[in-house]
Amino acid sequence: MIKITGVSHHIGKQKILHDISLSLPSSQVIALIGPNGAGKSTLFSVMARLQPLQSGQVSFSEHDIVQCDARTLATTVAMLSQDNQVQGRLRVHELLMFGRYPYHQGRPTAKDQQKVDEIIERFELEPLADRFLSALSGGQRQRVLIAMIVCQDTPYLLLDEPLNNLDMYHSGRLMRELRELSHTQQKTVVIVLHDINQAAQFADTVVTMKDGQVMAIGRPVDVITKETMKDLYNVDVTVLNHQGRPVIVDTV
Ligand SMILES: Nc1ncnc2c1ncn2[C@@H]1O[C@H](COP(=O)(O)OP(=O)(O)OP(=O)(O)O)[C@@H](O)[C@H]1O
Repeated sequence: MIKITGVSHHIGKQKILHDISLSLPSSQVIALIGPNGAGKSTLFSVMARLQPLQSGQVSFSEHDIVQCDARTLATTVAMLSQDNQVQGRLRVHELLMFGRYPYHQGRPTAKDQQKVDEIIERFELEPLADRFLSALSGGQRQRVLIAMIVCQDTPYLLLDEPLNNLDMYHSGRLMRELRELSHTQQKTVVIVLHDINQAAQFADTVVTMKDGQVMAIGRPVDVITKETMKDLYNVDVTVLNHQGRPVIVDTV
């Protein structure tokens, strides 16, 4: 379980997060949705300790992020941020091995290689494995970055808009892989999504945020409603139902 208690965060004089408390269940895909500037990325970066925790508490299972040493944190939670700047003369398989760094500390073992090979296959990266990152398209680079995060093999994954640049095939494929990982390998995947229908289709739980506050948490069918979409995004939508899950259509 991820437990967030009373987390507030300021940048300069601006209050970005307002007293956030949340308990997120394990072994689920949890979609975090909300308008631009709601504080989703800030919450992630505080949770992953990329920004210092200013007040409150965050823990992943028994690990409190303030007390936890760096290596324990790196083998507990992996985060894909929105602004990854990985570039240069690094081949795809080398980047994936970099995801194993918390385990091998610079001396990869056969087990690390096995994990990299498994992830290359799982994410259909065989044709790209020997390519340089600088020679990849935007979507290909995004797929490789996600694969690197999954190579880290942590029980908790925080993915900030992983579907950026992905086409329809790769978006659906990734969401299915994340569901599979969460349900068969007990990973807890928290994922920021702007595509509400992807959240509706694939998430077990949806959390909504607005103005630095958590508004709601629950099953997609309970949270993704006409009223919620109006409140969050100020848009009028029609909500249909497909196999027990909501599908939203922007109403012209
Ligand atoms: N470095 C910074 N300095 C000042 N304000 C910042 C900084 N980073 C973020 N903010 C502000 O914090 C608020 C929350 O930003 P954040 O990136 O967490 O939102 P978000 O929900 O992830 O948005 P988006 O969907 O657009 O990615 C915004 O008002 C933003 O302008």
